[in-house]
Amino acid sequence: MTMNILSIAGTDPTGGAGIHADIKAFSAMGGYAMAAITAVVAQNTRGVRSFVALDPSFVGDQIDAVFDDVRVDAVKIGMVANARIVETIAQRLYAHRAGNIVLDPVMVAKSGDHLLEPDAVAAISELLVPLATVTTPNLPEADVLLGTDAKWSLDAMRTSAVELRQLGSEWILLKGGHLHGSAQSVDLLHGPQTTIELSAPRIRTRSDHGTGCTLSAAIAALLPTCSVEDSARMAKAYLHGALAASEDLDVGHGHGPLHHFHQLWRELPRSLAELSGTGETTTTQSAEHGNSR
Ligand SMILES: Nc1ncnc2c1ncn2[C@@H]1O[C@H](COP(=O)(O)OP(=O)(O)O)[C@@H](O)[C@H]1O
Ligand SMILES: Cc1ncc(COP(=O)(O)O)c(N)n1
Repeated sequence: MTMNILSIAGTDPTGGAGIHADIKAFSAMGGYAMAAITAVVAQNTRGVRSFVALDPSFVGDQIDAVFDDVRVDAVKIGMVANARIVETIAQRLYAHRAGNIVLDPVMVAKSGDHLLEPDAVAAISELLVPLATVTTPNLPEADVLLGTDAKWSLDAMRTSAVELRQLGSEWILLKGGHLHGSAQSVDLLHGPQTTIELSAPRIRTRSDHGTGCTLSAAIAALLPTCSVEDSARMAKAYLHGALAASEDLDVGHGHGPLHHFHQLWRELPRSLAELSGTGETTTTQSAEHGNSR
């Protein structure tokens, strides 16, 4: 049976972050992707120009439209924009008895631009974190949620992960991507009686737009069929491959997107040739249009 995964998040017209990254990650993990939009964002790989938060009742209508018709196996929450949207999401997810909720408490984009109104932090902490199976803050978001100004280190991350879990999420995945000095990019998964270090070699690339979105979305897609530990491990391995292959894409001049389908595209010429009975071909979209500039 296929799993139906819902993203509740904002948009990125260049396709690297928000619902676009989520839909790609859900699909790459073998899930059926769905999305309810919270905010329409004018952004590209260089930064955020502006955003329009949708009317909270309309966000609620989208969520109801999905749950009233489709079995939802997991939910990923990303950019929520403001406190009223947070209240609506929490109320609707509670009413629909949603499970397997992954909360990425998106606050600031890679470019440094704000994606969340300040009054929404308390609402996220009080209303969404306690509903979450896994909450996935990066280090700046962890500081905001805890009201701290920690000097980041692996030791400080261990302490923060424990404190973050006290806010009510069943598991915390504290992401260490912002610990730039270290050779490994280490995330800490902290849950009932367990803390696991998820470590991967740090990749030198600017094409890291949407890493957090992709990781949390991949976890959500895996959660209905795997343990939290296995979901996090597999999602991290997938993210690492997508980040390593990101420079195969040629998208924008700032923080480029990840290559969500790097494995599939490698197989694509052969699969298409087999499907059409035309023999081996190299005329896939990537080969034809890949580096045309
Ligand atoms: N340069 C990198 N090399 C390898 N993994 C990275 C790198 N940057 C981030 N990651 C990983 O990407 C995921 C997202 O991390 P992070 O950048 O901290 O979050 P966010 O995108 O929310 O700011 C984490 O698993 C982190 O370890
Ligand atoms: C709609 C939306 N959601 C999330 C992010 C964060 O992604 P990143 O930190 O990689 O910029 C973003 N830029 N836009």
